[in-house]
Amino acid sequence: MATNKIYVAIIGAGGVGKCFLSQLEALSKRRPTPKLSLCYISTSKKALFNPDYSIAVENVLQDLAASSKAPMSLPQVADYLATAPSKVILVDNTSSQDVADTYPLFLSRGISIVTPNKKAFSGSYKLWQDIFTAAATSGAKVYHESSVGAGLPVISTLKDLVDTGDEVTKIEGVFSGTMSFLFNSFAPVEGSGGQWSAEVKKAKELGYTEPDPRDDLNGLDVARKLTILARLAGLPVESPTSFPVQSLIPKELESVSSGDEFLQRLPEFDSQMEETKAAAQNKGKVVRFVGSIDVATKAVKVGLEEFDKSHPIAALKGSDNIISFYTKRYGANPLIIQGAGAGGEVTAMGVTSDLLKVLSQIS
Ligand SMILES: NC(=O)C1=CN([C@@H]2O[C@H](COP(=O)(O)OP(=O)(O)OC[C@H]3O[C@@H](n4cnc5c(N)ncnc54)[C@H](OP(=O)(O)O)[C@@H]3O)[C@@H](O)[C@H]2O)C=CC1
Ligand SMILES: N[C@@H](CC=O)C(=O)O
Ligand code: NA
Repeated sequence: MATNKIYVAIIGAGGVGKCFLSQLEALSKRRPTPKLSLCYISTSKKALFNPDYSIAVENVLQDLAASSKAPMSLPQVADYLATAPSKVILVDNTSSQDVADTYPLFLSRGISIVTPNKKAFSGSYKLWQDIFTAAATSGAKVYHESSVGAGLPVISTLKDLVDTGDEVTKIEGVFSGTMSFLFNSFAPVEGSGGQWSAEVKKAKELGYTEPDPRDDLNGLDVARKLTILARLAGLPVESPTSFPVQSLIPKELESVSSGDEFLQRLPEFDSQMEETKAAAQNKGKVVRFVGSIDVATKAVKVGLEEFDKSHPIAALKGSDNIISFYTKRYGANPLIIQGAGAGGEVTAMGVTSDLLKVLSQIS
């Protein structure tokens, strides 16, 4: 029997979460059936929920800011959602490891999940297995397209390649919107480019970075994405630190305690990145931050490489990602996906489209 109401619970209302909320509101107007009913929303400090599982989406951000309710603990959220009068989709718009670690509990209680959060799928291999075992057992769905390449169809494409029996041999490219933006503006193909530390601040202001930009600059964000893709391609990569990852954090700032202090002191070390840029320039090349997975040799790596100015990776613009899938069927000419790899709207688009996929399966 068709379900005429689906509950939506949201954890996280930052850059991506706010864009997701406005896309959800527009979606509910475009597609009145099944009725999407918001039943829980929280940040790390505040929450909105009611005994009747009903929250108005209009003005929800103002209502959340004015709320006197603290967030429930994650097991309490699971209890509350598992006893909702209809099926529930949980949207995790945080970058929280604690929320990610609770996915097996949510899924085992029949709560489907859509998320741009990389932490669950790039944490320990056991967490990865627990998530998909819990989903297979309960029938709840889990989608995370925006965990790689924001809304670009990277995960769905890789799954399609694998599910239709193609053999993926190599995946390579630019996997970070922040790193793409930084190198495209700091070391452009034409002109001299900006100051490294100033571009890092801009990337944060534009909403491209992780909540703490050091998680981008230390290479871990790209390592997380490659861990996810490698696992989907069939390699049981243990963790994002189990292969070589180059960090762009100056040694002297490695022990700085806060992201704010890090950003304040970064200009002191601009000369280090200038040297890296000049070394490439002297060879007529540009430097870019890339990653690759060689499936046959199981080699995964993340770091800086120099490219000829005519190379498609050198010519990227803005926060664009470019991801090339080499497969048996595609032969020498890879399947290539390119476009914005960060930003609230394009990331929320991936989350909203995942929500639609779950809806089509559970309603
Ligand atoms: N920005 C982008 O371009 C992209 C982002 N992503 C992913 O999307 C996710 C969100 O990113 P973004 O919106 O930029 O991040 P923000 O820092 O802007 O927002 C994070 C939100 O999550 C909330 N939050 C954090 N921890 C918890 C917690 N334990 N419980 C409840 N709420 C919590 C924060 O609340 P509070 O403010 O109270 O701390 C805030 O509302 C991340 O996982 C990121 O990796 C993926 C692709 C692209
Ligand atoms: N900080 C990330 C956001 C998307 O995953 C990036 O810059 O790519
Ligand atoms: Na994606």
